[in-house]
Amino acid sequence: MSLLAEVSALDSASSDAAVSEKAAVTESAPVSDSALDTESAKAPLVSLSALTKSFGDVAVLKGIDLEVRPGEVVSIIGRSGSGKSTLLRCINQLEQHDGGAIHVAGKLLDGSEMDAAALAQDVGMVFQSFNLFPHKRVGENVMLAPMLVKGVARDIAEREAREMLAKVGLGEKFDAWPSQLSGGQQQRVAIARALAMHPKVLLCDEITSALDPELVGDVLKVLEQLKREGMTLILVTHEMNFARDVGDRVIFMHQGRVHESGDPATLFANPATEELRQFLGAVL
Ligand SMILES: Nc1ncnc2c1ncn2[C@@H]1O[C@H](COP(=O)(O)OP(=O)(O)OP(=O)(O)O)[C@@H](O)[C@H]1O
Repeated sequence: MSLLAEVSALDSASSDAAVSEKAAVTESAPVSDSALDTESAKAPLVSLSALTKSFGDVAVLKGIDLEVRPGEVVSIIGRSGSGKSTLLRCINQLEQHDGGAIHVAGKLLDGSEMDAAALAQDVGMVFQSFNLFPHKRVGENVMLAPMLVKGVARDIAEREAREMLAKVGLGEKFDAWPSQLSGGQQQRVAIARALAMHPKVLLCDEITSALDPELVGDVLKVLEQLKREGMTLILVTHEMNFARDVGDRVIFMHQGRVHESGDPATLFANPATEELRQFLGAVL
């Protein structure tokens, strides 16, 4: 994979989807700006309907319906192999879905190259393994995608990288090498790198799983801060306390389906199915 393709896959940028959506609405009927803003705030940012995905003969996603609204924090939990990562990877098209529909920021993703370019402008992703470029300093890691993918000028990219690093508590690490940072710090750089593209939604795939326990808290604090700032987050997580205390909604996946979903307090206190009861019994 080329550096640019790699960066594009890892990061994201802003999009004109909302603008075109607004234009379409305005053409059909005169609507005030504030009414449009209210409408777009209510519209789902990510919408999946009857989503399916197989690897060979193995059906991994068996018809997923999910809507995530702007500012929502959705935690996806479930046993190993239930399809959680595949679901996230379909949303940012690292995996191509087989059936059903995915809309992000009002745009239907159909696997075309146009999609990939547009999607790279809306969706950021942070992975379990931080994937920083070891031969680039921390600041360069954060600046790279805005410059290569969006054509942002170096001085502006540097200013924004410094802002994003400060946001994740690493303002003083701009000139450090990734190898000089702890795992938790590297993961926070990976978050800063995704944020530098101003994504509309941030996907996080088990981003604390590779960390020593004492480093997990700082990464979760960054996520809590992003939630407070109104960022839309979809997280595959094994951090049940985070899912219960910080998330707005929990999705429990089982054998490729959304088996239960709901507000965290209810779902954790009163699981409706034996499968969720057993899962919680094993992880809590
Ligand atoms: N690229 C692939 N090729 C073949 N099979 C795959 C591929 N990616 C995932 N799978 C299979 O799909 C199933 C679901 O995998 P997935 O990683 O989505 O599960 P998960 O719920 O995220 O699991 P974990 O919690 O262990 O990460 C597993 O059986 C896995 O082996």
